[in-house]
Amino acid sequence: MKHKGASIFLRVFTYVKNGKNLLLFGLILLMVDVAFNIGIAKVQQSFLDVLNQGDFKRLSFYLIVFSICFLLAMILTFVGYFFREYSFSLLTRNFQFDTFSMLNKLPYEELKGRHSGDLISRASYDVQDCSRHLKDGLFGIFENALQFAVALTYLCFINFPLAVTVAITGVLIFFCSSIFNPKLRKISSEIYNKESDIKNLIKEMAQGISVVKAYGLQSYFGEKYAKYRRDTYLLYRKSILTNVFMQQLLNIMRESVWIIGVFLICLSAINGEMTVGLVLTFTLLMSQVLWPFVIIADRWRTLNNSYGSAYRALDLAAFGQNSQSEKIEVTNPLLPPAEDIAVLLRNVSFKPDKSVEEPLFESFDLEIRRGEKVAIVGASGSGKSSLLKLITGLYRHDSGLITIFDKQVDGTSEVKDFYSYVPQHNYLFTGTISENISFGAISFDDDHIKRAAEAANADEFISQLEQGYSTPVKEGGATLSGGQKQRIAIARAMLKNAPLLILDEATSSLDRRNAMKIQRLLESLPTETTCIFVTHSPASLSFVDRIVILEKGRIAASGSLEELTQRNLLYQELFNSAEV
Ligand SMILES: Nc1ncnc2c1ncn2[C@@H]1O[C@H](COP(=O)(O)OP(=O)(O)OP(=O)(O)O)[C@@H](O)[C@H]1O
Repeated sequence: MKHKGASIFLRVFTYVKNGKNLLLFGLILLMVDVAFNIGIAKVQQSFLDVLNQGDFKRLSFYLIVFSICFLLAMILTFVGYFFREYSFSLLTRNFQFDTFSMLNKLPYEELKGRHSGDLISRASYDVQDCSRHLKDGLFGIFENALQFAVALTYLCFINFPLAVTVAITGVLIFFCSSIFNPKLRKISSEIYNKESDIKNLIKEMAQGISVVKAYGLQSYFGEKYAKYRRDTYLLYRKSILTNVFMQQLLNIMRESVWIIGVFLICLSAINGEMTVGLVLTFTLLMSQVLWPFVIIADRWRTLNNSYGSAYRALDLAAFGQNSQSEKIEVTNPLLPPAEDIAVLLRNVSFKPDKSVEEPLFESFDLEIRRGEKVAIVGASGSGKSSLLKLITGLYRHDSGLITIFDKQVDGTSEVKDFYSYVPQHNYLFTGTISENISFGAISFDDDHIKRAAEAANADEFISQLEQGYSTPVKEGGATLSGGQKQRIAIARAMLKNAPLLILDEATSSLDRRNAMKIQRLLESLPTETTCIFVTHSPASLSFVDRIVILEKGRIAASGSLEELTQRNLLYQELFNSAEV
């Protein structure tokens, strides 16, 4: 996290971007509010003094002038209010967009490393909360600081020593109120983190609901929820107590100073140094010198309360920026890959868990020719899925070189157009089946979608659905079976029709009949299509050009089905991996 203290708020203000002129005008127009408040004191003084002199003509004149000023002030106040609100709605929108795009840009492994509930709350609730508090804080502080300055100047003309005494007391009030700010900031951060833990818990429970029900985990989650809520409640109580205590302390100080001030003014009026109108004006202005300190202290407290949300939201943005700037170290600059190479990994090192000493891959080399069909086999945990994620750029390798059709996979270059990828765990998005198949494809029509579904053996079950390809898909594809989801994911890859097809256990959820159909699909792939797939099934190896056996992140053996069978390696490997 780069931003600390007040710089956090300054960073958030930069999101006002194209609304900064509006914000500036809005702030300038706050002067009208201030002038209006001060003007009221002046009006009362003039009325009382004119009343004492019994001058009816001047009274009527003042009434007309003040009415016009009042109307003008109302219009300008309205315009200023609109400018301020609108500029802040722009700030919130820009902040939300930026946070969302940061979220979108986070590398896969870092997204995976964070809890989705936490990410959601940072990108939505925290941003909203932070902007709202900043708005109240900024305008409150600006308006009241202005009011203080003008009221104090006016007061100085009436009674300088008394005005200075009141101002010094106001400053004291503000500093007394600041004593608790560090504590409030800390509580605020803790509250936001706890609220995020609660959201994570609810999300986790909803996602794993079948396990929760089957294993009777309701009480486990219930107790955990109760604990989090209890902790949060204690934090809220601490925050409320501190806030209330602060508020009361400020009120007592303000009222005491006001009473003493009024007493001193009355003394000076008794001594004949002030008119009745001036006494009234002074007491009104005295409030306007003291009140701003109370309100500024209050708004400052609001800002401190929002510190937690600002910190969390910006942390996400900064996190994304840091990740983008990290460069992959390419050790041993290499000869350019040969033209017929589809995928190349040279001297690649990768540690999926940075806190673990041992890398998963170290000085790893692999070359796959254009059009080659390669199966990756190996025991569970040997690194098969990680290897595919490195090739697709989902995992960023720590060093070495990875290329797809001569394009370097470095987390920044656009290599995704070259491959279609069916991950081990597929995800379907809310939308129709048709949309889920066509995500990622560039040009297609309904006919293309149907043909892709036919190839993936999905057309049969889709056509039997009441709404066919227009059937809505629930979150995560909840209403479809594992095998149906898998076939839709394969259809998605088929429609994209990229020169490199990457499948990670793409038939693991399918019954034998459907698995055989996918097998035939792979067998009939055009010769120019390169295919890499992870499998635990011996039956799916019959058509491949090469089998690569992985063992703890290194290639234990590589060769054709015949070669490996003759060396008795393959049988052992598949037997072992099937057993695990
Ligand atoms: N994001 C990650 N964070 C930490 N460790 C990881 C991560 N991804 C993979 N690993 C570790 O890397 C190793 C290889 O995992 P990988 O998923 O590649 O194995 P696999 O061969 O595909 O296994 P399976 O056949 O069970 O799917 C495992 O020990 C796993 O714990």
